[in-house]
Amino acid sequence: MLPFGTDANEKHLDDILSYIDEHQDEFVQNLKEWMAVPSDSSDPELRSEVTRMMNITAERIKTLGGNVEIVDMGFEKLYDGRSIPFPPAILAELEKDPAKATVCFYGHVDVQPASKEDGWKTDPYNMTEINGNLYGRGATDNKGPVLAWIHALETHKSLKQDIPVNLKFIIEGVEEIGSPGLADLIAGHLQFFSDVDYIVISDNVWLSKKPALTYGTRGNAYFFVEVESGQKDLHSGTFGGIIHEAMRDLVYILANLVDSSGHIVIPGIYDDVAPLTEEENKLYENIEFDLEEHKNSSGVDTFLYKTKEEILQHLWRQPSLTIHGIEGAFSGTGTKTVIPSKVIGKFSIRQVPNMRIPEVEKQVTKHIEDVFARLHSPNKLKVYLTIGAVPWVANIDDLQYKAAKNAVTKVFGVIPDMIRDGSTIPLAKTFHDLTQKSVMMLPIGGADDGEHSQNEKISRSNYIQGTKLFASYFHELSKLHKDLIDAKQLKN
Ligand SMILES: NCC(=O)N[C@@H](Cc1c[nH]cn1)C(=O)O
Ligand SMILES: [Zn+2]
Ligand SMILES: [Zn+2]
Repeated sequence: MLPFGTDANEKHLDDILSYIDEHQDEFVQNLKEWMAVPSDSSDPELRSEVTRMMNITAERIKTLGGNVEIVDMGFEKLYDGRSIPFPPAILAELEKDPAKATVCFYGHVDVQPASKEDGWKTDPYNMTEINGNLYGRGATDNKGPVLAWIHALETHKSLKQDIPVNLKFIIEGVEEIGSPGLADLIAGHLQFFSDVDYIVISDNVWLSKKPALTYGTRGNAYFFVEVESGQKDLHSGTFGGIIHEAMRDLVYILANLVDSSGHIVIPGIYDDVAPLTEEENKLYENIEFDLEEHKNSSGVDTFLYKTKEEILQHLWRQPSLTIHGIEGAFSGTGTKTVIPSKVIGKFSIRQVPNMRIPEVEKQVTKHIEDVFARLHSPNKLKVYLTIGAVPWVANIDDLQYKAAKNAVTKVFGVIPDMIRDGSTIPLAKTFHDLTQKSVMMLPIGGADDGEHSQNEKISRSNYIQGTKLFASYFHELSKLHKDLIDAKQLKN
């Protein structure tokens, strides 16, 4: 093996990058096959598809020569009383050379729901390339990036080149429903993490056209609020006007959570939000963010805030409350004249440091009970927390951030922006807290990829350049890690 940092080693990396370019059609075809699996973790009817997707992923890692453990995750108890199996999780490892750095890659291969009726231009499960963009569910979140990691490794194998780092994988199939059971899996497998040096997640997007490294995410506290008036739905002509309608109660509650300026009206909810320091305030100045482009790609003309600083702060370091939907409500086409008997409102709060889930749960429950009490309604009210994912902020001085910066500079020719993300990686903080290892997010998705939205995509360019980025990251990291070990040895 050649020592890293030599010209010959640079030549090896250049060969790898060229190979990735030359094999890009194959890599796109592989993504098409993965995206054809409707691995929607939120739909109990599609649970077997998530399991199938986990098995496909495990096989792929096995063909890389990896040691793969498929971990049974038990059963999920649904709110209707049924139990269905959770998809298994994958723990895998590739290479085990004590002289090399060990990187653990975490990703997920489940997806958000998608159907053509929601307004997709193309079939969400039949990847379609239009103008250099690969459209379909899971393109960017998270099948594309997971495959890009695998392709970066496969390229080393195909060229019979030594992979400069040891690799571990933790891949799951329930991230989109808040990663239930995964924290316990990590806690029960601390031995697996004992020789890991760096944990990397590639499950978010850049903020602009400029590549970025992500060092923070918001958390998510997801609530169900259930109002029940009786056993069955009723005719609104025969009963309308003489009963306390569950839907009216629920709509009143939902209307009393957040005001029209985006301010959450739940008492105490902002109490624990970390104060903005002078140092943090300065960080926003240099971040590339085009407000008009952001509006264009979201399809929204007017945001709640006007400046870059306000927008980034409200995405990264302020909580937000979103009302997602109402289960049990009439939502079809037509004019059904029904009074729904039981409706479940769903909303979530993206929380930020230093908010705490138990406190948020108490504040939300008390507030909803107080609002409901104003109605003097005889209906039954239930409030429950279904996901409690915590926010995460990392130390950007960790060595792997430097390696990733170098890799971005090599592949994209620019120094990446250091950003946070308004969305949630339920396990990011868990990884850090339980393993005490450095955690970094290395995104390859574009700002306009439309995660969770209709017409989700990843551009061919980001997918292929992203694959090169991962390959370069292995090389940059191995150089810096080696320097670090040498420096430590010299000190002793
Ligand atoms: N790409 C990350 C992502 O989409 N994460 C989900 C995780 C989640 C949070 N609550 C339920 N799932 C997100 O919505 O942020
Ligand atoms: Zn994701
Ligand atoms: Zn997602």
